[in-house]
Amino acid sequence: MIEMKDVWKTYNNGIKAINGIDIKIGKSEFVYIVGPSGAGKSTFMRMMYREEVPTSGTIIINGKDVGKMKNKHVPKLRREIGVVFQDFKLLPKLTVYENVAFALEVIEESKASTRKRVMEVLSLVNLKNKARFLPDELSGGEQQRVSIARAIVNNPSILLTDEPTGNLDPETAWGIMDLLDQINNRGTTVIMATHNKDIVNTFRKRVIAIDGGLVTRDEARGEYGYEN
Ligand SMILES: Nc1ncnc2c1ncn2[C@@H]1O[C@H](COP(=O)(O)OP(=O)(O)OP(=O)(O)O)[C@@H](O)[C@H]1O
Repeated sequence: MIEMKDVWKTYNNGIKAINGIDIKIGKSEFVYIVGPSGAGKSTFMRMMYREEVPTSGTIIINGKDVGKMKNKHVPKLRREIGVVFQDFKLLPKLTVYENVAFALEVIEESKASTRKRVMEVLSLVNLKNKARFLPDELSGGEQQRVSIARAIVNNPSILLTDEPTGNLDPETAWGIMDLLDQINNRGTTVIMATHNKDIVNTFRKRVIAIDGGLVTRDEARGEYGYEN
């Protein structure tokens, strides 16, 4: 469902971030993206949801060439791909409920069905009782759970998470990992760029290592493989 063919990315400042990547990721896989800082992991992820466009090569997501896609088709692509960041990116003046509802792209859906879906995902992330809270009234782990709820509210087939545990203490990070695992078990493909060695070495999944803009390792049940 995700395929990169000979993908290269050079930024306008001349930095060669991705230097010829070929990769396939199947439906319902869980993949860690590991590698040193500046290796190209975020660039690799950003190209999947068309935040960046490859300089050359092809990226196919669910049968569509995202590099060549017209801008008017990008919103539809983004409904198929949920994204979670290290710094949560919640809207500070909206409640937990509103943050999630805001992302729900429903066409002619009734208020009742919006409410049902939002409460469903808040219940999945175990935050139903904090629906009326503002983001700054929540702990970091809770805020990350809201951002995961927001990312999955449209039922995307792919969830991209860029360092989702980067700002969290180790115990909270395990909770987030558990949640991502649950989401994956429901059939969503999860791609997680991470520097969290303990998580990668404990919850064994496919590991794709990126270094210098190239895939240097791709193992079915791999290890983190760096000293951190
Ligand atoms: N918007 C941008 N414009 C120019 N150069 C960029 C941009 N984003 C990233 N780069 C450069 O591209 C290279 C790869 O960066 P990228 O953020 O993809 O790495 P990363 O592996 O995600 O790093 P980290 O683990 O530190 O987040 C780096 O040299 C970085 O400076």
